[in-house]
Amino acid sequence: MYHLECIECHRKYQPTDVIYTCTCGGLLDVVYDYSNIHITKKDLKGPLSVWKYRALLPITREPISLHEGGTPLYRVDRLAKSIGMKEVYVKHEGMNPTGSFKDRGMTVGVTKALELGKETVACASTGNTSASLAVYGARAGVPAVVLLPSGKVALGKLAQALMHGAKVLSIRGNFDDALKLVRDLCDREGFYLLNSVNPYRLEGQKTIAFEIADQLGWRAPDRLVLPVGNAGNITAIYKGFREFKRLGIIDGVPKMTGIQAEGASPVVRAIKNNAAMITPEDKPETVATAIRIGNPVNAIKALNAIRESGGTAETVSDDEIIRAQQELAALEGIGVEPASASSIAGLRKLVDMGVIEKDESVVCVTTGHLLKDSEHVLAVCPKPIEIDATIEAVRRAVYSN
Ligand SMILES: Cc1ncc(COP(=O)(O)O)c(C=O)c1O
Ligand SMILES: N[C@@H](CCOP(=O)(O)O)C(=O)O
Repeated sequence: MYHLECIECHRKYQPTDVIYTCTCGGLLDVVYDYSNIHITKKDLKGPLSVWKYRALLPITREPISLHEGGTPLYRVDRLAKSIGMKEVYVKHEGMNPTGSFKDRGMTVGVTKALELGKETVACASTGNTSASLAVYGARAGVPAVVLLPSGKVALGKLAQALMHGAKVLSIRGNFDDALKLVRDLCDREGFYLLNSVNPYRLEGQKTIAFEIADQLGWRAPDRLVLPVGNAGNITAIYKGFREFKRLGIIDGVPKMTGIQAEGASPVVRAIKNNAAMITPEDKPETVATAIRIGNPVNAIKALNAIRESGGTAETVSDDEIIRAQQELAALEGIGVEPASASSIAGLRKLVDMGVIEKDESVVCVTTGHLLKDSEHVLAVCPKPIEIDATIEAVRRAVYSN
């Protein structure tokens, strides 16, 4: 059994309540009766997937699923060497059904919408959340409404939302404006809100932690490095590691290390200034459109995760993001979108600064697939070389510098 609980005033809500935040304004958490959950490593044999960890998910009905989760954990020795480290892994969440980690949250969130009898689902999005909601809405046979910041969504993500039949609304404003608007829309129209302020979304995403522990032979890495935008994923993954520790499945929890773009870094500034809360940014800007967010809704949970775990937060420049994206693609064959590459750029920067020790074991989470944002790829890569259809021309081109 489980209930919802406010992280500020600890007021409790029932699973049948349709509520996203507490009446006091605080964020909600899903809290289980852990004394009644008895899972061991032995029970967790078998292929990876979100629903393998069903005993720790707040769902009773048959899930709406497209085989989400079970993403690869790659050991990246060439990249590690170039950074000066020994043990680095990449958990590639771009290998989910719609190409991002959001699917883990949506399989749980859309299933919860059906349990609660909701007939329309909605979100604001920088792109990936809307792609995932459109797909899972279609799978469930439930209409989806998505609000996007006009002109700031990568084409691959927009294409997914359109093709899977969502009502796509392009807002003259940024993501933070769109989120405010969709929260109001959901309150007025009874649509089910599936941004990460919805605590059930985060329950699905915490399975990233379960899989990493599973793939490392039931241990946590010393450190987890990941991009931070609306700050749900860092919160969810931290919760997953803590739950496995509490159940005796792993011994420790990694240092949670959040990376933001220089132009959209409220969480990093709060960590560096030792502030209790973030100061929102009015005009966030970065090439990594997925994390172009100035007022992350889960900021307080993310600050707790970073501080409690002994982690840290750092910014990276757009140039550092692009270099890391190219390096991961060329050195290791792993194609990720710019926001995801910020985890690699952040790792390099924190090692150079001496904040991360060279002998730590580190998992970088790459959150979305390269093909999500192919306009960006074409803008930063050399153009194809056009030549005549002759072997001489081919040879000249192959051997030219
Ligand atoms: C590809 C990608 N990476 C990172 C993030 C940031 O995740 P979060 O909002 O959970 O911090 C997002 C969206 O928010 C995303 O789409
Ligand atoms: N990058 C996100 C922003 C919204 O985050 P959410 O986790 O609160 O839905 C996106 O893909 O839209």
